[in-house]
Amino acid sequence: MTAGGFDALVPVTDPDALREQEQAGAALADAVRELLDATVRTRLDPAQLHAAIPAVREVTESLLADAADGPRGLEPSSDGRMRVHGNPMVGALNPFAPPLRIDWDGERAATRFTVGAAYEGPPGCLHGGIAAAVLDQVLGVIPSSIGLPAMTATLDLRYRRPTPLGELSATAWLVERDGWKLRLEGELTDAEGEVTVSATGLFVVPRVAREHLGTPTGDAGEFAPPAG
Ligand SMILES: CCCCCCCCCCCCCCCC(=O)SCCNC(=O)CCNC(=O)[C@H](O)C(C)(C)COP(=O)(O)OP(=O)(O)OC[C@H]1O[C@@H](n2cnc3c(N)ncnc32)[C@H](O)[C@@H]1OP(=O)(O)O
Repeated sequence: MTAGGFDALVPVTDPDALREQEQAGAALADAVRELLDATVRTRLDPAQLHAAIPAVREVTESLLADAADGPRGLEPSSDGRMRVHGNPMVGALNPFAPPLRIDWDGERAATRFTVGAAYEGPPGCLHGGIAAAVLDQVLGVIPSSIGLPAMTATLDLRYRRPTPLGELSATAWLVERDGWKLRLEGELTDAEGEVTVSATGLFVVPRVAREHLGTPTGDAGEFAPPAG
């Protein structure tokens, strides 16, 4: 968590340049995601694998020529978007992220996404921890979307049946609001429309964030939903 992040909006002085930068970063992440998938699936022999390493390391070195010292954190920007570059579920700059593109229609948060070999747990199926991360994220978008950015206090999951890799969808909805506490539910669904995992979560606006949000009316002032 970036202490003080909520009162330090990053001014957007050149939206076109920012968009170009973010699109290029996302395109790089797409390419590295393909590399991740190929790394898991390749059957090249040991000599061929060793031969590939210098080229990969060369690219890594070139990227580190100008890089942040650590995580990128949240960047609530003055154009009204919360940038979560490194988030492993939605981060546009994170090749490990599927990535999820989560839509909020005022009632439900929903996403359709595709997961391949890099997310495998049981043979041909999604790793249970990834299923949990997906649902955590989809539930977690709702508090931010209604102006109450909150953190997961509890997340209860019921794994109903194995989740096949491939095209999946997840949805979440608000069940109850009690001051700074939000109870949410959600589901992960396979390509056949079968619910494979269901979730119940309690999300709480942390004290550190409350002073920036005023009274818990749902009005988050300058803060907008995450890019999700
Ligand atoms: C700079 C700020 C960033 C803000 C955030 C932005 C996030 C924007 C990203 C959106 C997308 C995220 C999607 C992924 C979401 C994660 O993955 S979040 C990461 C995983 N979660 C964590 O690390 C949370 C760790 N725990 C904590 O930080 C704190 O314990 C909590 C849960 C935020 C609670 O905050 P707190 O300030 O300690 O709250 P506190 O006043 O003690 O309790 C408030 C109420 O909640 C209840 N409560 C608290 N914890 C629990 C619990 N575990 N069980 C039951 N009740 C509980 C209390 O009993 C109390 O109830 P009342 O007495 O009011 O009735």
